[in-house]
Amino acid sequence: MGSSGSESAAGPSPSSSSVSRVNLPPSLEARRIPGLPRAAYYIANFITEEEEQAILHKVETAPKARWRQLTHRRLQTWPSDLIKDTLVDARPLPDWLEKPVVARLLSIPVDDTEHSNDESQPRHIFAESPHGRPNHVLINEYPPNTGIMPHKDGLAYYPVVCTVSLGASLCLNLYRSKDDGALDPNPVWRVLQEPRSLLITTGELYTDYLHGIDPIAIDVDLSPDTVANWSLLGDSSAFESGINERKVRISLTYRDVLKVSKLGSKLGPMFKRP
Ligand SMILES: O=C(O)CCC(=O)C(=O)O
Ligand SMILES: [Fe+2]
Repeated sequence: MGSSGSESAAGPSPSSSSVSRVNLPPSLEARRIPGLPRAAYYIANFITEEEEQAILHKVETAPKARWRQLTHRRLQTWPSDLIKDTLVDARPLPDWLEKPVVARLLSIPVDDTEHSNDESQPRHIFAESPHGRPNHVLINEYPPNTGIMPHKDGLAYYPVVCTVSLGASLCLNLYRSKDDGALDPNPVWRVLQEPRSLLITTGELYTDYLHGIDPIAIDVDLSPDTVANWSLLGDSSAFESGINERKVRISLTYRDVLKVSKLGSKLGPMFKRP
């Protein structure tokens, strides 16, 4: 089988059959989503149920001022919003966003074959980004019937997006721009994101394609032919009926903001969010 590096959860009863485990691949390449432009990776069970619950608890108990309410959706930014594409609050991410996600993410080489005869360490997905790691997390909450309009993520970030999903599953749509720049309204691909999964998109998918989430109550017509990452799902049997009934899904989007203000670390607490 193509997987190794399993760790068991630090759960209280390891003998219980319901203990959730992470299942890390030897490389991202082993979890590359087939048929998509280079490159996108999907890792099911990237975090355990215990870790998922701990992060959800932190999201839910964050100070009220952390939430920004949009028309249909609310979000948090850590350590802060961007101002003119710049991260002005350069505090490190809090521990609960850092561990286990960032440490685990940086432990996985992009490709473990390339460096096998070489002294150098195999390189992770942020090895060439300005800060060598994600420095920003956007937390989005999607109750049923909410989504996000097709968009590109723009020039503020290094073109690698790592999304951890919590709570429930939904489909991310990928769209092509037409030659005249207009959006082709029919998605070219769909990626089904299960709770506790990690989705990484890079390259052309960042620069040339748009992504969005339909504001619907049920994802329909799910099958190996219509879901690009079907073969990589943790539990495809849950979608055998072809539908996914939406529940509240929280996503953590990890990125490296290119510009960080030197002033930021000197700002007094009154300029910072709690
Ligand atoms: O929640 C997601 O999976 C997507 C979020 C997104 O596209 C964004 O915040 O730019
Ligand atoms: Fe986005």
